[in-house]
Amino acid sequence: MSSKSLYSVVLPAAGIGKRMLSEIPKQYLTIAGRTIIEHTISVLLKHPQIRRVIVVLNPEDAIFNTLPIAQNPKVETTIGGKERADSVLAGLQHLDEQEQWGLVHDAARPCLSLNDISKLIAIAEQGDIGGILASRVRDTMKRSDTSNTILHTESRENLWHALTPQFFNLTELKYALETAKNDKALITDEASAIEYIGKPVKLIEGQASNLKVTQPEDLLLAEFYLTQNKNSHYMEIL
Ligand SMILES: Nc1ccn([C@@H]2O[C@H](COP(=O)(O)OP(=O)(O)OP(=O)(O)O)[C@@H](O)[C@H]2O)c(=O)n1
Ligand SMILES: C[C@](O)(CO)[C@H](O)COP(=O)(O)O
Repeated sequence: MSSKSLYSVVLPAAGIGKRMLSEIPKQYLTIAGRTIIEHTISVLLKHPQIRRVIVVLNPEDAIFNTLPIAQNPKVETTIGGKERADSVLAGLQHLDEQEQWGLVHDAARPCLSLNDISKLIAIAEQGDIGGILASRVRDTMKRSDTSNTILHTESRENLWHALTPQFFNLTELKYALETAKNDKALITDEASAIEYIGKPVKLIEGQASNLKVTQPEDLLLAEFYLTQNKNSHYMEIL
């Protein structure tokens, strides 16, 4: 891989956002004048090493194609599945066989910075192993029993939050996701599939502001990050 390589991004966007408790899927809620998914796709397309975004839609999605960004020639769509991992697999199946490496990023993470995309691609390009953006756990961590009583305090040393984008060899990622699916293993991100087949994954420290909009209170925080500083990379995507 050269430093000028171009990559495709698979963007799982087929979820319904149950935890957001909104009438429409959370990726279509508006923050600072644009839907969450438009913010997300805009920042990805601003990166010089990203050549296209494959948006993976729910079979019942009637909104995406009404958005102006759906007309962008670098945006393509396909249909996802029941679990996030099924949607990612559908997106990977849409890519050309010749593409060796690629990114997967949640539609629900609009506050991604261009710098973090560069950091991820650069570090993962240095070796043959894939990598993910991640942020270090900051709080004191407790392990509880099922009635929420503390069992003990976990060490936070070497404990991370997994973020996206995640950057992998696409043949390996497809194999890992299919293997885990056949074995009915619980897979919540691409790294967990690669871990499942026993391969290493690099953690690349990214900004904690790259939050996944999951619950109603996340909307205000995402708005803050997207609008906080007129000179920052966040404003470029508005
Ligand atoms: N079957 C699914 C489930 C999720 N996703 C996508 O995966 C990303 C991360 O998932 P999550 O935040 O869990 O989204 P939802 O599944 O929509 O949320 P919830 O779990 O609250 O229903 C989102 O962009 C979501 O649209 C997907 O493409 N296909
Ligand atoms: C992929 C992911 O965003 C990494 O943090 C996450 O695992 C997917 O969503 P969920 O909240 O774990 O269902």
